[in-house]
Amino acid sequence: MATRSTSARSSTGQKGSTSSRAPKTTKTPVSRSKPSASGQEVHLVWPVRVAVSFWQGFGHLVGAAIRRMGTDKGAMPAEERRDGAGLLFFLLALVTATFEWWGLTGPLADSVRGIFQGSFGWFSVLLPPMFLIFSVLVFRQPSNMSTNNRVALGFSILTLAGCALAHVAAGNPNISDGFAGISAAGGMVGVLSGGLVANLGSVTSLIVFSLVAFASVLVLSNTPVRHIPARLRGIYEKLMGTEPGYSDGALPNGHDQSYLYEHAAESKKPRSLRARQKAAREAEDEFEDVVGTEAFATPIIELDDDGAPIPASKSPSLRPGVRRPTRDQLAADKIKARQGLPTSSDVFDVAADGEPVTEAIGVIASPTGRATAGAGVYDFDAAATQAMPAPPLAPPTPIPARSEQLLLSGDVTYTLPDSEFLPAGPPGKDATEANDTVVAALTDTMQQFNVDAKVTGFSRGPTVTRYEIELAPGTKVERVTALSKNISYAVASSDVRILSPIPGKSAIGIEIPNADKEIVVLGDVLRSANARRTEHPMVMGVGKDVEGGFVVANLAKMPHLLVAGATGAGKSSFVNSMIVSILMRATPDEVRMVMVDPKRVELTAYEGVPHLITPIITNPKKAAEALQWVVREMDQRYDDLANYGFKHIDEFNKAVKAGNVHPPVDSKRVVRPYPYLLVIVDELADLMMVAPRDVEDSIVRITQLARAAGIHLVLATQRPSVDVVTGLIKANVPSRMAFATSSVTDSRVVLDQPGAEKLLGQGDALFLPMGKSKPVRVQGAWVTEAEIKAVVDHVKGQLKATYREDVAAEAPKKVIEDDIGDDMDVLLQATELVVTTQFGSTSMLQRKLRVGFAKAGRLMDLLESRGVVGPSEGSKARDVLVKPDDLAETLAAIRGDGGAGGGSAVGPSAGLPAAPTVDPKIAALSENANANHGWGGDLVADDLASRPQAVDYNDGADDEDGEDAWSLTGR
Ligand SMILES: Nc1ncnc2c1ncn2[C@@H]1O[C@H](COP(=O)(O)OP(=O)(O)OP(=O)(O)O)[C@@H](O)[C@H]1O
Repeated sequence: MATRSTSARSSTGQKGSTSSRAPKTTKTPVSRSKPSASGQEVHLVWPVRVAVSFWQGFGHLVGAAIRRMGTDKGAMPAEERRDGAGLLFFLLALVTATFEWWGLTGPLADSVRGIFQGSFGWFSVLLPPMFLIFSVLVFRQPSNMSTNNRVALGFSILTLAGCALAHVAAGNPNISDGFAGISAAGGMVGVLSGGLVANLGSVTSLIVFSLVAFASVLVLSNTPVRHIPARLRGIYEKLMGTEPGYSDGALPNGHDQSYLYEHAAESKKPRSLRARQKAAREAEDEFEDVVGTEAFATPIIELDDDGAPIPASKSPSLRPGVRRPTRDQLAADKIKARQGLPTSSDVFDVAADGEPVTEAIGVIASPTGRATAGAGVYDFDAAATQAMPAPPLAPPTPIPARSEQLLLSGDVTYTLPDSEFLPAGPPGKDATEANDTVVAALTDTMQQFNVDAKVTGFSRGPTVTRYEIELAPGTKVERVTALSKNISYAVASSDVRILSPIPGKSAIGIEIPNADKEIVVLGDVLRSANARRTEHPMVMGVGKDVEGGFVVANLAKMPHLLVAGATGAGKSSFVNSMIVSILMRATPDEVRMVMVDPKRVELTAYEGVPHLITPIITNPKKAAEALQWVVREMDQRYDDLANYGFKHIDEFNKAVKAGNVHPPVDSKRVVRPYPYLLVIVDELADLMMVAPRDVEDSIVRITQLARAAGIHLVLATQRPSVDVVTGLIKANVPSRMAFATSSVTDSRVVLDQPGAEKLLGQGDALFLPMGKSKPVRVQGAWVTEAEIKAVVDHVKGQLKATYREDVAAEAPKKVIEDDIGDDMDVLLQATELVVTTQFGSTSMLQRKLRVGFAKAGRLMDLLESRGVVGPSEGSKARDVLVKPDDLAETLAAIRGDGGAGGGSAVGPSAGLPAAPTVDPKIAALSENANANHGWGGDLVADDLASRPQAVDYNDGADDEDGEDAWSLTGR
């Protein structure tokens, strides 16, 4: 991750040179130890550098040995290691142990012992284990700053309290008692606590210091006070060998489900990497079991500081490593919200007049800056400059092999592509000279306009860097946001975006494009800790966020995604990353895909992969029909879910695998798990042009229901206008990936807010997953054509694609009921009337149903199209072809009760009236389908026969001229 802090501040003595020149000419004032090019400095510095190199080399040796002990953490990226610091603490542990424990004597040993004992008294005996523990932490998890800082703080408090207790217990000796007196008590640290003792008295101070020591234990064990009872109970249960169980379903003290998560996380506090992985897997299993019912479900996969998955209900942020709002911040937010002030989670933007507007997210172009008179200069103290927490980097270890054996139906053993097919990219940079230049420019700009603010640090993402600005007390946020245009000018970029404040932080964020962008390679994203945490086959690598954290999402939880952006913005690259992620992680038995590529060139690389259930569809008309097939597939899956009593396809599949799903005894069906079905449309606009209503109907139907059926849609378009992404489609596709759009209107269509129109293109995107109100800016993952080819070749080399021909086959034509519209009731009445009276007269319909001539004529034509009456014979009444005994069946057929979606062979539609004949073509296709991929239920001819008759709609409903609007086609 690329975060670092700076100590940049306004250099008051600088001339008011034009800020436009500042980035190019001003030397960065950021103090960074960097080798100088000047010969003089090199002469002075090289012995030190040799010593440093030696120290670090030795540190790496010790660190590698410690990391390798007991776990697989031997290899750690060089930029992540802090072995020099680790070695320091390791040697301190060694030295203190040598002198304190093993009583080494001699002049040097005595003086070192004197230092430690004089400082800490007898408490120095406890220093070796403390140093050792801390050095192990620094060696093994250098980037886990929160844990390391916590442990350092805990040991420091413990040392202070211990020395103070020793001092009080030894009768409060003072300096006049000499070295012997002090070293036998709490050393000089203990003496310093004497001031407190003088005021409190020995007993009170013993109590106070004991409480402080207890607090240090809480800090070390990361135990909030409210969790003490649970922790003690956990320890007790562990000691007594009883596990906490709530088998009766009752949770203690009326806790809800979240208690279990909390309790699991608390009582199973991970200790080693292996223990952490086990705890994480257990926690994940818990979440997997609540398929579809998880509160605040999100497709984002996040980990907590200890590497365990965070339940979505507890995950306020998208980025690993991002600080969550503290309780104080949340309380302050509540007050601010009541006062109508922006809260720490609000992101607001600067409008063209320089005033902040409360948009959820946005980008400024070049708003008018307003220079305002400066207040006094605020002296920032050193503590104000803090290093930002770094999200964990992906370890360069391969993607772990799947634990289960990947045996496909037909006893084919399948191996997923090796992670080497996706090589690692160059490590992300912490900071470059370009960043320093921008820091200098920002500092200059604020100084020129007398704004008391300081750049306290920045986090560098792959394409943009977010610079953090802290204000002096009394300085208005608007003073900085009003400078937006000047900032754009100073950094020579119009794509400057201001976040005020950065969610969760009391700081203003200024996002500025990097002059030196970095590519985010898909391999790194898929190897990141977030992606490795789950084996879910629908997980895809999205990219990297602005703070350098990897963004990974589960397509099954999105559950449908709209990808939009102008041409060249990066949609196709994103779709490629998505498909390759699936190919890397899922077998064809787990995920099947339907690819629609009207542009004909974008997805051809995947032709023939066994994950496809139909050849890549390039004809928009065929694509519209394929969507109708998806609707039928969804209906069939739903029938199975209903019949067997499952709510989600995952549960159904689990039960099938466990052998708990049995078809009726007289059925020949072999029940198999259903794969997830991912439908990818690479240009929605092309489909909407040929059959807008059909496509919209199918999409809406699929998106409303398909989640539980394991069917997921990804719709990409470069024309996110309202005629392509209609209101209905938008309402039903909850997750959005907006690449750079050509207008703010398009951005609003995709995200319901501005922002995408100011993205940089080429993979720069705003990702708004379901359930989140604010998009997160990501740089999309990139996968090269060579990588795609390697993965596709591997996949195709193992298994040939076997296509279901019924997908691309012409779908059964639209059933008449859909187009009868509001006339269904009156048509049913007309049918009843004609059949019971056996009199096919239009004027009788007019009289009895009180309708006009045109309507009665239309009803009669509909009856003819349904085979209820014969053709018109001039002024004579028509022949009635249906006998009164068959009335019920005929009414049901008109109503469409025959199971428009096509029930399964064991479905509830079994008892419905079947249409008289089956189209032999469709029957043949369905048998084919059966032979090829009869997943879940076999789609059999009987099943198709149970569908209503199919009719063709010739022209617009013409109820005025009485012309033939319908004709019966093959069944
Ligand atoms: N994630 C990325 N990282 C780096 N470069 C990218 C990324 N995504 C896209 N690009 C660059 O942008 C170019 C265009 O991307 P892409 O073809 O995906 O755009 P598109 O939105 O699909 O355009 P079109 O709609 O015209 O097909 C790519 O050739 C590549 O150079």
